[in-house]
Amino acid sequence: QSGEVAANPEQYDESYLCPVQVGQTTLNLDFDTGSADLWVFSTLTPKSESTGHSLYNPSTGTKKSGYTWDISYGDGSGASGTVYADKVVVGGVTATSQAVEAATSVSSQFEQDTDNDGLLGLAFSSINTVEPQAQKTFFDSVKGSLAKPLFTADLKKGAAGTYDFGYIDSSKYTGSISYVNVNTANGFWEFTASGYAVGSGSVSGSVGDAIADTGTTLMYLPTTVVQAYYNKVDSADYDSNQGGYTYDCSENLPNFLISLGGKTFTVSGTDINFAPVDSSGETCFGGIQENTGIGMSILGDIFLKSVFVVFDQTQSTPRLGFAAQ
Ligand SMILES: C[C@H](Cc1ccc(C(C)(C)C)cc1)[C@H](NN)c1nnnn1Cc1ccc2c(c1)OCO2
Repeated sequence: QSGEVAANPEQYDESYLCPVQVGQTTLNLDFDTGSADLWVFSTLTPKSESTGHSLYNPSTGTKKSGYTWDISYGDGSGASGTVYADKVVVGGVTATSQAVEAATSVSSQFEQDTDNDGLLGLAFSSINTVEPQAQKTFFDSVKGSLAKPLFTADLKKGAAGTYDFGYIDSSKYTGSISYVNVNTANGFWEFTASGYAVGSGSVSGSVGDAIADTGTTLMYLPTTVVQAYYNKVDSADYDSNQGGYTYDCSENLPNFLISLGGKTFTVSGTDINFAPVDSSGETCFGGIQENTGIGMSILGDIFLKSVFVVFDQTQSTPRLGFAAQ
């Protein structure tokens, strides 16, 4: 089987939500290549926490008695609950008995994002949080039945993009795809990014260890790289209240060039201009921030909306393919 699903941006492209049939209900889920749990708001979630969300009704599923899940994300949010097996359909691709993690508790960040009905993890199943036995991601559940064991991400700035499962649509990218091998030891689509440049010119230095993470809004890079970037933005400075680099919204940001698999990709300055920090619209928060405390770099949506990415398990070593959109 193969299929395509729309990835609809929330405000400021903070995240991208995709319609997914879970049991007999269609939910809007955040596809997250940086985590491995498929969890949903459900009729088991306290009403005080689930107002405004679409809810999975586990009555159509089979309860996995004694199975629980509890996930904490790097931004401090989290959720927990119980586990059911049920039908999940993404763009026509069907997992007949997918582990569906029904939330019985969610953090305030999830309560507040009422468009988000849960996450669909697309990292490696080794980091699924279900106890006593880790469960397969949707991709792992359907991988064997896909025309090709791969999926692609084609996210866009302020417009609907797509995730494709089982095939590469060559109309979605230009030029050739350059591949890098993935190190799955931490359960992420983790690889080594090479040189970078600010504005234009030839790349140098090394970004280093990074993950391709559709579930993270921004790009988190080494301090040295981020300082080199904002040195080229006159009005920029580090604002500890905002927790990152801010600048005058009126200032044009330089492009950011990064070399992956021997090919240089350009993230345009306009894509790096993330969002105003308040309603005055004077000061803006940058889409490139420091990876301090995270332990690796994260190429999140700010980067991913510039490229076409292949999450490829056609070979014994998984690999990532990057092409210009
Ligand atoms: C944050 C997302 C997971 C998420 C997505 C959406 C949401 C809301 C809907 C409530 C907005 C919360 C959470 C990310 N997914 N791989 C993730 N999950 N675990 N680590 N990361 C990446 C990371 C790690 C550290 C950091 C960070 C990011 O931002 C700031 O510091």
